Amino acid sequence: VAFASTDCQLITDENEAWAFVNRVNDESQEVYFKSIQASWNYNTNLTDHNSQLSVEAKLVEAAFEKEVAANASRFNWTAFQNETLKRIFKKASDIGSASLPEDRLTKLKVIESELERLYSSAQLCDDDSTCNNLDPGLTRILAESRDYDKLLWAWFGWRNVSGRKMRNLYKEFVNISNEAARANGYADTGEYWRSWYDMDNLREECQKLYEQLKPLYLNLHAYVKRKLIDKYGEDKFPSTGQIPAHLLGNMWAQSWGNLYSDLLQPFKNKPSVDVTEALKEQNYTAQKMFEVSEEFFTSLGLIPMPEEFWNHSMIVKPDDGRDVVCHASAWDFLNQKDFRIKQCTDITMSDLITTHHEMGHIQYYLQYKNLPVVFRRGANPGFHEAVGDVMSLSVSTPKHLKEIGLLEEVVDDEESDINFLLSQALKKIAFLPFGYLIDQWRWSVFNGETSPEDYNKKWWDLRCKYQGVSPPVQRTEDDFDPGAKYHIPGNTPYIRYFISEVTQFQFHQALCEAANQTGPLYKCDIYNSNDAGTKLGDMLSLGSSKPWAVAMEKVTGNTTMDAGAIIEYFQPLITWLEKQNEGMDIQWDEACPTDLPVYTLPTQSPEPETTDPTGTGNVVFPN
Ligand SMILES: CC(=O)N[C@@H](CC(=O)O)C(=O)NC[C@H](CC1(C(=O)N[C@@H](Cc2ccc(O)cc2)C(=O)O)CCCC1)C(=O)O
Ligand SMILES: [Zn+2]
Repeated sequence: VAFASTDCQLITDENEAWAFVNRVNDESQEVYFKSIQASWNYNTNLTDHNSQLSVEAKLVEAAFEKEVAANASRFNWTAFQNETLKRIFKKASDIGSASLPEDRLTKLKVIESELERLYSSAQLCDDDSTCNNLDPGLTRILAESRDYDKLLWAWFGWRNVSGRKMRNLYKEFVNISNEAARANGYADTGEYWRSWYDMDNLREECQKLYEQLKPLYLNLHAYVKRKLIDKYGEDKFPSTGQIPAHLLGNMWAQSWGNLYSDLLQPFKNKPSVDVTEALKEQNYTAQKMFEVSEEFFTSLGLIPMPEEFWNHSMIVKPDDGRDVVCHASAWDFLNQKDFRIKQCTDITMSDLITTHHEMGHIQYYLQYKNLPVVFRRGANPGFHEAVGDVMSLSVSTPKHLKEIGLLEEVVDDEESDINFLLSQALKKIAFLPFGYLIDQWRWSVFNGETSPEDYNKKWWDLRCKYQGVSPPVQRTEDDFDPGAKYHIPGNTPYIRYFISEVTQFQFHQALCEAANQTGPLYKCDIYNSNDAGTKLGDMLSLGSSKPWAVAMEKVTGNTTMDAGAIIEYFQPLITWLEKQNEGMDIQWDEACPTDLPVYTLPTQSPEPETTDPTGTGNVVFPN
């Protein structure tokens, strides 16, 4: 009887397989630690030298992963009985760009390093003396200025100095990234990224969730557009019905919370829920914000930040002239000891929320740090993004902000509830179409539907259609507006944030139940609830060792993503907005406006407003 030649050479002994797995696990901790440390050093000091060291360390990491995958293929692991052992082998065999030949991998890593540096060191200078990075200068202008022309200068200028410089590099990046995906048996990089969700219908599931939430978004968009027309005048708005992208308080119009206090608060006579002023009045520091965040986690019985975290994190932008990646991030050094956050913290409510978001990543790392390295990831990437935001849903309640001394008084009536729900919707609902469209664009680029000649057209088609946001001035294929958003040059997948916006409300609902919170969902604060903390911790400690449906079931009792919780949370606001918009057309054209003016960047930026918008003097517009 002729055996299938390969089978009889494959190792079938599962004990031998465990010995292999344990040895590799120990070795991998060393290799990953060195590579992550080199990447940390580059991100916190963007020099050629550090870039080279980081690329070299990534090549060593890739060679190691390639060797492990080759050795793993000597085992007949697909036929193993032990489910966990099989799952470990499956993950160890899926090695991404490490499967590329070294010269192609080197090119890929160098391009990624250059894209990251282009974005993080980009500066907009309005004359030879005054320059602004995105963080904090341009971010503050977009957040605080109410001058149409100054906003346009910052919006257009940022895209000139960032995305516009990346187009060719990105085109090359796409080709090499797809080579790697195909080497691993995927059609393209998009299919590889979607495989992390263990679902064959991820795109359909996301589309269904988006359709369910679209009515709420349309009502919010209509309300905000009316208020912006009051402020800037009807003539500034296209007849196609979109909102010009630079007027929404954020460089990408992805979060509209910065418009709340002066333009959007429904009931002015009720206390504000934006505690930025209180943070400044109370001389909050970044350190204090981090301690407040940690205290929320430990109040639930979750794990405190280790000594190394406090000693080695970078929580303020260095003032020694170094170029750093200011875009916030959390780091797991995979040595079961080093966990850090890198953040150029601004003393604002928005950054208090971001601090909780980053600390949510650290909590996940701490909870699964003793699992095999291949399991030290989220149950799916969306879960990793949800942890910190679930905490923020409790922290941002007026009741909690009062409890930690950031709000003087809490008025408990319907108008105050609407004020609060609208401020939440400006972050959570406004974000949905943006979170949905980024990877629609990227998937279409990876699978070839969108060619480089159409990069910018496809981007704005999606922005006009889903977000109801349009470019304030003409855009061409000399521009590369996707590159002006961190995650494109940073090569960080994005659908995870859309999934997180939906699932975090499912988790919030389940944890509120565990904490015996009986009132409406939007008033729930799980602070000090060990029961809620235990329920969450039991899920986090699974890492990616089980399919995400199993992890979700442990918290919510359900096994699917469901928009019911976010709709329940915002129900009172939905009713209120529908009344506000009664009888009005809340739709916009799918297509972008075509009659847009051509804009050239003035060397001198527009006249300053009466007050310095940044409040820091570092954005001085010469008279
Ligand atoms: C080494 C490494 O890369 N680590 C990963 C974590 C991991 O994978 O282990 C990581 O730190 N990624 C950085 C990224 C940063 C932020 C972000 O990019 N946010 C999105 C979308 C969004 C918007 C609103 C919101 O409430 C939550 C998210 C945006 O700003 O567009 C910026 C501020 C918030 C989160 C992050 O923390 O997710
Ligand atoms: Zn995150």
